[in-house]
Amino acid sequence: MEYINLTTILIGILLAAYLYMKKVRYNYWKRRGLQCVEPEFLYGNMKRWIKGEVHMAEEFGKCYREFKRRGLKHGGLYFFFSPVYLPVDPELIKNILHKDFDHFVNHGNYHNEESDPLSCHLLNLENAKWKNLRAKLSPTFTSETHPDLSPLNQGTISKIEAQYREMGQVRKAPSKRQAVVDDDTKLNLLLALEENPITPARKMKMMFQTLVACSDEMEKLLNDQNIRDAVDIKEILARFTTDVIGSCAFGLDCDSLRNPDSEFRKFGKDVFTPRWSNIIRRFLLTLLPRSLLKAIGFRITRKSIEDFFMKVVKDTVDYREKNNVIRKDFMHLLLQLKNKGEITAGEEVGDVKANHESDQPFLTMNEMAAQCFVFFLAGFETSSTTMTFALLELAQNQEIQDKLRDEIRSVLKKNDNKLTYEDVMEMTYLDKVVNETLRKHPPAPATGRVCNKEYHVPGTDVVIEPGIKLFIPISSLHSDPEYYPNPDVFDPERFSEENKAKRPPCTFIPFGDGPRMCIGMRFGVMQSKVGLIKVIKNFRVTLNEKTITPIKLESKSIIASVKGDVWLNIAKAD
Ligand code: HEM
Repeated sequence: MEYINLTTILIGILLAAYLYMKKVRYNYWKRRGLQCVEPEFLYGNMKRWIKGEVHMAEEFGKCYREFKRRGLKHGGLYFFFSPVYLPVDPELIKNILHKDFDHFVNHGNYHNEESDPLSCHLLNLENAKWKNLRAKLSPTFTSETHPDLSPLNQGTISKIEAQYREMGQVRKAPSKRQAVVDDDTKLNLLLALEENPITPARKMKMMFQTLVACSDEMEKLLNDQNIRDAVDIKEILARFTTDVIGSCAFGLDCDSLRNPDSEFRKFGKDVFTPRWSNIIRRFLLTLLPRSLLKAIGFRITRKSIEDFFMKVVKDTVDYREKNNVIRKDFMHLLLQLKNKGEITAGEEVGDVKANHESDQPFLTMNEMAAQCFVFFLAGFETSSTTMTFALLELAQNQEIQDKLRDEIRSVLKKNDNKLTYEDVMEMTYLDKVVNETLRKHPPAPATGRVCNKEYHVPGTDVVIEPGIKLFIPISSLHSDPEYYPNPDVFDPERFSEENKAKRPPCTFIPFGDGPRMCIGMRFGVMQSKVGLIKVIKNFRVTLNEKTITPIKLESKSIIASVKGDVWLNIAKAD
């Protein structure tokens, strides 16, 4: 009798849960007057992704195309049981990322200071903690994206106004830096940055030689290859970017190009190996309240990975502080932040030892380790994926490859074949090739925001409640034929100045946009360019039959990377 009662109660609970999900959760958007693509029980709109059939981006893409077909500016979808808002119209996206940023400050990613210190990095931190850290780290990479608006000095304002006059316009220059960033005239931004001694260019130059040293190693490796054999270019590029990030972020010679079994490569592979546990983790993050997850010490970083990165950072910091070692890398800039609370202007690097009264560092060891970890996470796979796709496209578009090689060689010839920062900046066709690669194959096919303050979507009756997640559909915008006719064709000329000017803002956002956009953009682009220069300058690449085409994306990975190996024939170019 008792057994029957228990079974009845259990069935009752399951039925109630089912009805609640079906009638309440999956009706969330309908109740708010927003159209959606019909969800399926348990999966929401993510069935093919959960079953491992397609990459997550393909599921958003399906919804994006459906909303466009219905002539909508936005719509709703469901990630498992969670309602997600999907803006489609670039104007709406621009508002969310820029003008109305204070409603959407955070990415909405789980992190936990106590049980998972490496999760407390820039990508995951929220509100004031994010803002403070972004302000501290911004000069490490660039100085213009922080939302705190510092005033421009009078000299810069005069210069900008003089430029306006030259352009035949009578306009007042904006008084704040962010206003300058938002302005369409790139020139203004350059002028505004000139007043800051730590310009992005100077920071980038500081690490440029380290980057080139790693690329020389890759060149040697490719030269050593038996050229009749094909190379797995995806693996070689991953080893190259591991060495670059290892060197620039951790100050270590990882040597993974020469030693594929190096510890850094091993952990890099481990972090990005697609696993079902990632999908299960995401399911739990969607299902259970954050407070409960924090209370039970839920982690997203595996313990072995935490132990490795914590030790590497701690050992490096101890060594440098003890021996007053100065090296031109991110670690040194983080050390300056830790001990001085600021980054010293200019290329000279200064003393790294603590020189302030309080015992408390400006940046704790855990905070430092978490930032090094995110530079590693965000910095190596994104760039190696970009180069892999670029080489795949170049292998299939020989005229574009020839044109690029001509440009590289003619720029390098001027400087005795020695690659400088200025050379890279001079290669305008390379810039177009990289942009077209990032358009067609954005490594981050979507980025997220979570609503932190009720938002009335302009021009509609829809209200987004705090706590609701948003997907910014990067890859769907990039392959929308309205902005990019014949989107499957690889055509670098889409990025001529003339063609760029024809497209609405926020239709090319491989690095996101607004105050929360990628902080490592310049570094990522620079390392991708240097890697491509080294390959294309010397070698002709063609597709090897071992590469499975059409290319498929690794469904369980967050980064949109190629499934399986990418084999290319590499022959010496004439
Ligand atoms: C081709 C290379 C790269 C691509 C395509 C890329 C893309 C992105 C995207 C889409 C975002 C989210 C932006 C948003 O939500 O608006 C992001 C954030 C971020 N990226 Fe990158 N990234 C690249 C390289 C790098 C590198 C090299 C680093 C560091 C060395 C880096 C560090 C970060 C960090 C720390 C964030 C979080 C920023 C914040 O929340 O304030 N990324 N990246």
